[in-house]
Amino acid sequence: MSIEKSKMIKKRRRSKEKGWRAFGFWLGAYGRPFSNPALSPYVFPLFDLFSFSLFLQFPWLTINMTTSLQLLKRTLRKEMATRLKAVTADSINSQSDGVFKQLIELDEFKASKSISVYISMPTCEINTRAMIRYILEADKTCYIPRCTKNTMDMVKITSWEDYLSLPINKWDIPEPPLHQVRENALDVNGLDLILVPGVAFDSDRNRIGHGKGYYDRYLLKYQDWATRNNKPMVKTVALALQEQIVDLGTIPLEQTDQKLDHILTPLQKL
Ligand SMILES: Nc1nc2c(c(=O)[nH]1)N(C=O)[C@@H](CNc1ccc(C(=O)N[C@@H](CCC(=O)O)C(=O)O)cc1)CN2
Ligand SMILES: Nc1ncnc2c1ncn2[C@@H]1O[C@H](COP(=O)(O)OP(=O)(O)OP(=O)(O)O)[C@@H](O)[C@H]1O
Repeated sequence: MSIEKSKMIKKRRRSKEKGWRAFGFWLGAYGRPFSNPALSPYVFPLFDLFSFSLFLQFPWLTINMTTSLQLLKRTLRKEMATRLKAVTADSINSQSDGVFKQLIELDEFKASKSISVYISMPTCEINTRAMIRYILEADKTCYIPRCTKNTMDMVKITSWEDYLSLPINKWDIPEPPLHQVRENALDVNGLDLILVPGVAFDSDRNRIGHGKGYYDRYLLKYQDWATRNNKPMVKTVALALQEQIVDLGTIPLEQTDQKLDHILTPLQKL
């Protein structure tokens, strides 16, 4: 290829790139008023014009920012795993008792008829066994998470025997198999409250979980369902061991991360 021809191809490519960048710039100018970070995860989850325009103007910068955030999250998860390994079974049991006592006194809990509760793993989380029993025995409906590769639904359990019969999944969590027909909360009246698990939380009610994005995506799905069905947004209450509360600024935040309504620890309500 002649030098002239390759110069021309490069020039054309550059002007094409400029075109996209210019488009990104104008889109950014338009998108900025909608880019209140407090609103964007709720209002424009997948179509935040400002972020999209940044991506068009500075693709490598935004891709690098996303990967660095994910690396920071991974590092924090590892640090938390080390910290939480040191928490004894006795401490988890007594902290779980404390959180249970607080939960049943919480107005949002008392007022809730349909409650989703995670089934706890053997370590590193507030144990939810007593809560599940309480919900099943009270005049409330109990839903639990059921995951596919990328999605999660909240499905009903009907009794304590039903709970005890659940097989264990690859994360050591009891979970109904996908082929079992179960009532999905979003096929009936939705939920009043979700009890949320996690790896770490802060006093600004931010959360980091195990890195699959299940709860963030579920809350967006719920928001969409609530809007279409004219229902209020579900309340979220995370349950945390005291060791899971970290200083403000420690949790790396992505735009898709959803803030919680409350966090209960054995000592405080955040
Ligand atoms: N008890 C409980 N149930 C839950 C969740 C949870 O966090 N806790 N989930 C919340 O979404 C969903 C399941 N998601 C999970 C995703 C990953 C891992 C997990 O242990 N993953 C890695 C370790 C990740 C890490 O570094 O922390 C592994 O496979 O070893 C566990 C649960 C639904 N049910
Ligand atoms: N609504 C969403 N749409 C698209 N991607 C999402 C959404 N929510 C989260 N993600 C992506 O999923 C991945 C995991 O998210 P994140 O690290 O926040 O998970 P997590 O909250 O720790 O996990 P979990 O809820 O399963 O405990 C991230 O790459 C994130 O960008």
